[in-house]
Amino acid sequence: QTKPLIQCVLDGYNVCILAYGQTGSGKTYTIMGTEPDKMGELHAKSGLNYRALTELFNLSSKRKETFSYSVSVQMLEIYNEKLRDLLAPTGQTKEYPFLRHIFLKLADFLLF
Ligand SMILES: Nc1ncnc2c1ncn2[C@@H]1O[C@H](COP(=O)(O)OP(=O)(O)OP(=O)(O)O)[C@@H](O)[C@H]1O
Repeated sequence: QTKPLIQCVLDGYNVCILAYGQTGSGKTYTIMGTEPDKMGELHAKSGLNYRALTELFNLSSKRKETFSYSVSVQMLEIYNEKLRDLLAPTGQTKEYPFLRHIFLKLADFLLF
């Protein structure tokens, strides 16, 4: 279950949620959901990413008298062993040799 992991993040721990499986096994379905989300509203077909972010903001809002959190987002894609920044302005590509190395090591670890 993902929900307790969100509390761990806000308590200062590092968390990684990884969808892993063969093609067509439902990774995108699980992470992205199947219907568009509206700000602040979960529905039966919301994906794990939106559920996790909703919990993150709900919990940080509950703690706002005590803690101030800073949230940032990166979206990267690995395709054909190349790492791409999906939020970079169009036409601008960035190379992440260090991150690429980590991702490839992780892929090696998971596959063999
Ligand atoms: N639990 C589920 N219930 C109903 N349909 C599902 C479920 N999981 C996956 N599907 C359907 O199966 C198909 C493949 O799922 P999905 O695209 O999520 O796989 P994937 O693991 O992301 O594949 P790939 O690695 O090729 O990107 C989609 O049409 C998706 O809607």
